[in-house]
Amino acid sequence: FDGDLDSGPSSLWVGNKRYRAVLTGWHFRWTEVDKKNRDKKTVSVPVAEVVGVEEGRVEILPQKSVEDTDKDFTVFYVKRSSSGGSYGLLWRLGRIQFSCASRVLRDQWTKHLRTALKTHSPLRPHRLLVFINPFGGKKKGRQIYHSLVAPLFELAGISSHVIVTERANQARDHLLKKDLTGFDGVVCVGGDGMFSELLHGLIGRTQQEAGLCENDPAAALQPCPLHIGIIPAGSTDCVCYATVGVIDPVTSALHIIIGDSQPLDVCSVRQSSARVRYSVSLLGYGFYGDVLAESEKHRWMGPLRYDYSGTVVYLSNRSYSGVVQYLPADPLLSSPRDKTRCLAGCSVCSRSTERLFPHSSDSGSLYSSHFSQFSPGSEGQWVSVEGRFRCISLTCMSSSCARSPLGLSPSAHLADGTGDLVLVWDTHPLGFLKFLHRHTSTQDQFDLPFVEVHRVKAVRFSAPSGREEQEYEEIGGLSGETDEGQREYVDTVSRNGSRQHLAERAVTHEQKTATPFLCGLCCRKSPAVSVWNCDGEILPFTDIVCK
Ligand SMILES: Nc1ncnc2c1ncn2[C@@H]1O[C@H](COP(=O)(O)OP(=O)(O)OP(=O)(O)O)[C@@H](O)[C@H]1O
Repeated sequence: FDGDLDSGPSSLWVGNKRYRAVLTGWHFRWTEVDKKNRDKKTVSVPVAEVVGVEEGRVEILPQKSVEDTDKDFTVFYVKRSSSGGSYGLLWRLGRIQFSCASRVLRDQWTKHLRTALKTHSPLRPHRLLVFINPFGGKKKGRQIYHSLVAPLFELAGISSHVIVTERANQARDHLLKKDLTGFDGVVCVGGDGMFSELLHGLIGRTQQEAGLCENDPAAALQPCPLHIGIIPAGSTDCVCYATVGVIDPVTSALHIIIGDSQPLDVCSVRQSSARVRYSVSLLGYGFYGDVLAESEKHRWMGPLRYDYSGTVVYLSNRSYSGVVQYLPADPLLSSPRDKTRCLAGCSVCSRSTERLFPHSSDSGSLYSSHFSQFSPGSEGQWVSVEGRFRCISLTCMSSSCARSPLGLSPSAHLADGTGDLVLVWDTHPLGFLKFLHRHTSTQDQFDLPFVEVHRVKAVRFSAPSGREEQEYEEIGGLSGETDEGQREYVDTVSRNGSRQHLAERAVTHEQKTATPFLCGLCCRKSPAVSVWNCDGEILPFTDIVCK
């Protein structure tokens, strides 16, 4: 097998070890052979995961170095690393330097590998528009991109146009207004807030080009032709964590390079007269809204601001009244308690796509069909609940992050057209602390008597009328529950199937006489309403409809 590459495997050397290398349609394999021509270890790399092929002896990270020799070539590929307990989710740049018997053979190898790459990886991007938020997370966005990501893009032959943002919403406005011709995708170097900017920009731009008004609730939105790549450089990076499984710029860059993609459910959030917003990770009211509002005052603290604000808001011991209505998803397909974990290639998501969008072959028609599901008359039975909540959250993905490895809803699906609605009823502060604490462990946060979780297709929320709130403000925001096991509201099922928590008012009297849990922060009057945290942005309205 020493001869011409076209006639089969050929001999290559790595140092003084001899290898038999072969390029079959989808794989590049090299097997070490001993002096008696017996096979030893084989390494097989899918062609789709070859990052680049270079003549000579080349090194890329941490710094580029090239030794331009005649008979050598270097192959860079995706190498799965199991360090850090991430079981292969962490990707590294693998590198192997081969020596050939002749320059002719070397040129054949590089030519064949490059051709195979083009043939077997048609979805790789060639030109990317990169937005760096220099102030996200620990303010290392620029450094992360230039030292870890740009060299990989260059190796993979990707040209990138880089914009370092100078203000919030610059990336969104650029995507809405500037010429995007020639770009195969956009890349966000930042956190979830930055991702949200790009998401809004791309969805808005696509509707503009299609002549649609995205604020029109009846509009069937068009799909975005460009993908969004995320290089994590924010504080929580939850969208990156939930989709890739690790927060690591090199892993994310490699996914972008090989053209990986993961569809995501996007939830539209609107108030009758206001501009539509989109959420993929957390739409939260009560605790989550209050923490965001508090943390915005302390941006200078960096990622620490969330710990600080979380503590302050927890100690202020607030709960809020409201009416939540939701449209349940089909319980036979999946459930938020079924202990599944959605990853790329998830069978529930692929089956949902087939079922929900039978005539679509791409994510394109997926989006418009999604909206047509909610046209009048096609809706199922809405369920209505009313009462006081510590928090209400809706998430279209697990929303896991380094702090909460399983996330807000561990079994939520990334792309099945549903979201998980978590209702945390008002409870004793220690009960709520237990709920919050369980997010940081593997304990089931839904296995608490004051917590409900529902897989839903749509949600409506309205804050109560002013009178009830006045009553509440006089009380000073004390919890109506004496024990986490003893709920003081009653669930009834009305004829149309909607549940109402009717005994809410009965609690009021006891609230008036209850002893405060802590003095100071928690004895302060609660505000009448909280705010909605929509993927890290405060919504300027309280009553919302989400689909
Ligand atoms: N140059 C800039 N100056 C000020 N704000 C910016 C700039 N560029 C982007 N932003 C805004 O900063 C906000 C936060 O950015 P980002 O999400 O990158 O970091 P983070 O908040 O630290 O991380 P995370 O959202 O993951 O918690 C975003 O909403 C974005 O709109």
